[in-house]
Amino acid sequence: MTRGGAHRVSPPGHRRSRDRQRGSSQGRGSSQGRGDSQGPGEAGRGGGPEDLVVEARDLALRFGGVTSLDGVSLRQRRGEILAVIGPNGAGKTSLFNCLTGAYRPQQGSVTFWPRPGRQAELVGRSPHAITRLGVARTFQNIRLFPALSALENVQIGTEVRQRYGPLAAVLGLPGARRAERDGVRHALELLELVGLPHRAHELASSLPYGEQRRLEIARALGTEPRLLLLDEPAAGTNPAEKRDLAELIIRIAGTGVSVLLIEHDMRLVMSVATSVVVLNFGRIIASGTPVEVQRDPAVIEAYLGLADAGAADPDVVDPDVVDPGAAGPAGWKELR
Ligand SMILES: Nc1ncnc2c1ncn2[C@@H]1O[C@H](COP(=O)(O)OP(=O)(O)OP(=O)(O)O)[C@@H](O)[C@H]1O
Repeated sequence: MTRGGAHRVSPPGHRRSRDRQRGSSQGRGSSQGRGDSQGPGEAGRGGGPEDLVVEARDLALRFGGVTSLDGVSLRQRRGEILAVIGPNGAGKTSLFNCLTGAYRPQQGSVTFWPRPGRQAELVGRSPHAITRLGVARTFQNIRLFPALSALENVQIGTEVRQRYGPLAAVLGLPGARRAERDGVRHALELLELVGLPHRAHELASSLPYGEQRRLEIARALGTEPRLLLLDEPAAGTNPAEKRDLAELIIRIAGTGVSVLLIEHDMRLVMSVATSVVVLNFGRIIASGTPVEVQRDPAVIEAYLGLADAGAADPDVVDPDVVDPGAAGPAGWKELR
């Protein structure tokens, strides 16, 4: 466990995927240049050096006198589930907004490796361009098209990858028809992945809240991301929905998609995260495995406002929630 996010951490032992056994390394400098180029990770499966998929360096974001991010650096590897936690106003959503082009930080850079041999600087790109590169997100407040079916909502995501133009679609050219059929098939597969195949033709607005959250994830996955950002995906869901969500996040990461997760539900975070970074007042105050972070006095004091770990809410720092030595997903089991 180190302060300021400047160390390398190991993932908990319950991560079975080889990709996720490599852990995360937060806040270290990088020799990578900016802009697009053929990167050194050509041979690496994650694209970047050490299988990295994304690296943010020294991000600073200010709104007038308010500092949202103050020198934030983090690194994430392929297939890793990295949780960003911290109190309200700590800067978590600001970080997501910088990574996805919604905000442009005044300082710092974000390198993304969409695939082996390609790297791109994300700062300065539009949200749409970043989505096309392979970064998708969901939002704190659900943003579905309520009057469209679940299937149509996911198809909107898959359209990011379709190559035919509007004219080809209007004229019903064979290539466009084939692409549309493929899009529908892919959207149905994603509904299956998130456990909603039976809802395909129902209006998004008619789905229970927890299912709407999973539908949002399916739509984001429709863009075929390598990096998926989930902003409080468990907000407003019940315990059963949280368990389904935890299982889904682990399944998504198992497909090689890296998941960056903002979540206030610590039981969920501690159960699924490979590693955790803790933000407070726009700075990373700690990073490490879930076990390391939940025992860190600075985190307990800053984030939980508690004097010592022993007095903490068992839902938040229960050492039994995550068993780093277990062969299976022990933390996940604890949720049941
Ligand atoms: N567009 C904006 N204009 C002005 N201030 C902003 C803006 N976006 C964020 N902030 C400020 O930046 C700080 C960090 O906000 P942010 O939403 O990133 O925190 P957060 O950790 O996501 O909080 P929460 O857990 O409540 O969602 C807050 O002080 C917030 O008021």
